[in-house]
Amino acid sequence: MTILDKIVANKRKEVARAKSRVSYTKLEEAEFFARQPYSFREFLLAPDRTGIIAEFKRRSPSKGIINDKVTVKQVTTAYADAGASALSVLTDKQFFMGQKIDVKRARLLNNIPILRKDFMIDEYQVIEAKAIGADVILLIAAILTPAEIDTLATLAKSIGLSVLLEVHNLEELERSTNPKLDAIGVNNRNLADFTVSVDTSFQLAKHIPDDFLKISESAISNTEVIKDLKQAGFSGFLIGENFMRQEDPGAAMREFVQGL
Ligand SMILES: O=C(O)c1ccccc1NCC(=O)[C@H](O)[C@H](O)COP(=O)(O)O
Repeated sequence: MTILDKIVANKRKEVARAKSRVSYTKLEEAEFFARQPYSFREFLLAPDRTGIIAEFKRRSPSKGIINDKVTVKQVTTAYADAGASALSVLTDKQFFMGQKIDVKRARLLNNIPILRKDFMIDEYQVIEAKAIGADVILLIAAILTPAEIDTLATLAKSIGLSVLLEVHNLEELERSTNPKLDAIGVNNRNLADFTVSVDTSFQLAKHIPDDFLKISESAISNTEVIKDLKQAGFSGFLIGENFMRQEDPGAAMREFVQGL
């Protein structure tokens, strides 16, 4: 069983538990559910921002604990002040030490889009994403069929959320591309063996149709690579560990963006 299989198996149980505790009606009554989400596209393309989607990530399966000493408030507000175009907040508890309340806290404190970073397999999670204050959901091609991607993207769009599809290779890209998506993210981390290579983004860039925002995800650790990714057509850069492994992730991002 791969780590992704384990994450998905656990997610199925987690979603079943959540459904038995909080009904769809209750989610739709949540205060954030009525808000108009921010547009991922608008913020990513805004000339006064950096294109960086800055991630709040305490732990990962590949690295173990990255930083469990900082708060959502301290990190996300500093990321936004440093010019983040969007925030990414992990909500998976078991493997990433994330929690749904992290998104709610970030929402109350920030006025930029928030990506609910989780392993979405069920429509319930899409409704939940809006209820906790997210603006964007992630769909991972490696764990979803094209029909599932269509169903989840259709629901997300119907409630005003933006959709980021994550792919790791050309086969996933070709089978999963769908006009309802807003953005296509190339994950530079191979989720089977955790090796990383930004070349994955450079190789797939030309195959992503221009109708979609192009995002490069994972293992981005210097500004030179961002300049090259921009040349290759990318407008978004998802960065987690490079900032989070520092004592003060917000200060790390502030220093990093000076090199852009
Ligand atoms: O980060 C992991 O180890 C990981 C393992 C299995 C599935 C997903 C994983 N990461 C999720 C991500 O996509 C990253 O958190 C995100 O792209 C940021 O990456 P990085 O800048 O390398 O922290």
